[in-house]
Amino acid sequence: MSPARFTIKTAAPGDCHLVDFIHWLNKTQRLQLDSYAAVHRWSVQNREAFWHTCLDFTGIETDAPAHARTLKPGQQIWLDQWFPEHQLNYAGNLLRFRDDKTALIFSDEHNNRQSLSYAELYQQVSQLQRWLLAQGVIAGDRVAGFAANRIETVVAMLASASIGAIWSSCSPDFGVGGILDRFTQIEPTVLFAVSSHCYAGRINRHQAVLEKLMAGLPSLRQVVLLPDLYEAGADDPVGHSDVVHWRDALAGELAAEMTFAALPFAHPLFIMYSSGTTGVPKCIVHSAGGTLLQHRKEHHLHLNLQRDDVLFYFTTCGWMMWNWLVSGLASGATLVLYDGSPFHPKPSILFDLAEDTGVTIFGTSAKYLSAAEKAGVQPQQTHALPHLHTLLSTGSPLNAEGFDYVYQQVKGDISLQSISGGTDIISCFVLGSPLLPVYRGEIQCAGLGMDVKVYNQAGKPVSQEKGELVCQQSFPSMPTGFWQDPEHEKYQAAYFARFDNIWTHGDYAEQTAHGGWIIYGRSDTVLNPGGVRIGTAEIYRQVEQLAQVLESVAVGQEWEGDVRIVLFVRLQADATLDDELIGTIKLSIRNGASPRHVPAVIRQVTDIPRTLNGKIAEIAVRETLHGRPVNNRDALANPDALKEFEA
Ligand SMILES: CC(=O)CC(=O)O
Repeated sequence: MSPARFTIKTAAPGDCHLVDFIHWLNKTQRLQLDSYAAVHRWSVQNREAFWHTCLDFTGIETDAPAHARTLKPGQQIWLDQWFPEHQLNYAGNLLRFRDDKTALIFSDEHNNRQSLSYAELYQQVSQLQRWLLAQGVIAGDRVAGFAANRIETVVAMLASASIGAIWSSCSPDFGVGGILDRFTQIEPTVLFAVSSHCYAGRINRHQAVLEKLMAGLPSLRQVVLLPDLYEAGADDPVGHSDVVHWRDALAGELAAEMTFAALPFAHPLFIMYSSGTTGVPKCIVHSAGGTLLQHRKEHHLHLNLQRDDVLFYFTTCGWMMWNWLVSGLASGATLVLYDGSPFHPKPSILFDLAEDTGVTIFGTSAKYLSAAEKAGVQPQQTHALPHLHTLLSTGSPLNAEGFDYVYQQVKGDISLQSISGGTDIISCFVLGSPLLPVYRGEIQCAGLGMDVKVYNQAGKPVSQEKGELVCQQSFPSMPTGFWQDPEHEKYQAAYFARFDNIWTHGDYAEQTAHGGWIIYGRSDTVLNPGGVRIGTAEIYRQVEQLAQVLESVAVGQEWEGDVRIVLFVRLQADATLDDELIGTIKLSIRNGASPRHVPAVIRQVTDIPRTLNGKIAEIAVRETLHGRPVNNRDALANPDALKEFEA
């Protein structure tokens, strides 16, 4: 077992934005902050001063009258208005750098490599902006992407944002039903689309999907087809007069200087979607100012992102980590985009890419790390990653053994930042800090300005005790609302139903003795056998240590007036769930967690249902097990996997 506390490379003096920020605060605000805990405390107790200084310190360009207010409080925290008199443009802030440094590198399973400098990126955005304006796109229009994680998608999003149009994207692995569930609600006028896409060596052609999208979205005026990477010459599948090719949309003359629409801080920038596993996905609207400020805070102060960093995040553009990644342009860093399976054509493909492109910050999911470990990926021995200094993990809780894997098999002297928040806030509640040590299994800290606590069942803040993760005060990247929810009814029901005027995030969590954080799973899937509350991640942590188990899902089944834990496991190809393995699983849960955690029933399945963003669909399994309908199968990447659970 690894030590509880890892030694990490800390930023050299003068090289750490957070240290500079603290010095600057101490000087300008006459403070004596001397630790992360102190600056966090100050930031939530003085949140107007904090967010204002954060806006200035991170170099966000805005227009505002002298003495403009930072916060106009509302009756309820979701009605608070941040920076009500400030105007800005998200794209303008991301395109501050216009030099020859590489802005974007793209790669895929075939090692198709493309790159764009900051100057070229600015040019392409400018050309596409002119085309969008020529189509009559105006601020507030919705522009959608059925798009891969490619350079063109970033250009399309920035060009839309430069006008004030609202960007919303789904990745090409979403089924037609799932995409229409999302896009019919927001009525886009322009769609950027890929006509083919490659995943795990398979090329999927999307003509039929595109036909259905065009038929199902009468609001569309134009569809722009991205260049076809996989079947050259076959990129005109639809044959409609309102379908144009990327190259034609980009053919306009270059303007000397692009104009960025100056828009209110709260102007909508992105529409994101809830997973949709409990009904039609909710359309979550995020503001330009809130997103930008929160991402600048996380990148600049928490991640210490520098201009010479090469930032990679393994994501599709249907997940909020894509939006988070792209905001890294505001730091002038090089961003690496990858589209495809993380294990094809070989399990080490992502680390090959990291080695080739000199990645300094490698972002991924806990699920990827666990699968990479099982697949025998050991970059420490096989790859030269001299520049890699940080690894980020999110998507589900990274357990203590995941920390061991990173420090033992990936790189021994990096900063491992487990981060957590989500689509709802397009950012993090808890994440990393360059000033704090990394404790095995723990997220380092709560974000600056984020008044995060754990509440017990009675709604009282607790420490070193499991409970609901909440945020007691508003912050700029709260959604401005849900689309078509003018009275905020759905919005309130989603986050404010549990505790009055307090954001309840739906995570079952604990604040540790070190001031760190552990997430035990989603609170709506907490298991409750005999009245004892157990987070599903507590069980996964034990089970997934076993070499035979690839992944698992645990649910609570109503049984004889109580609840019993039922565990489903997906095993390695050469393993079967015999009595011996059942015994081993039970023993490891009993020893590693407690007798209370031991499942009453363990079953083998061949597949486990996942949401489109790759998260295990625990609620869908639970509902199926009880013979109740699963509301929205289109929200699942592999709905057929539920059949086995019906049986
Ligand atoms: C930052 C996150 O929390 C991302 C996610 O898990 O959706």
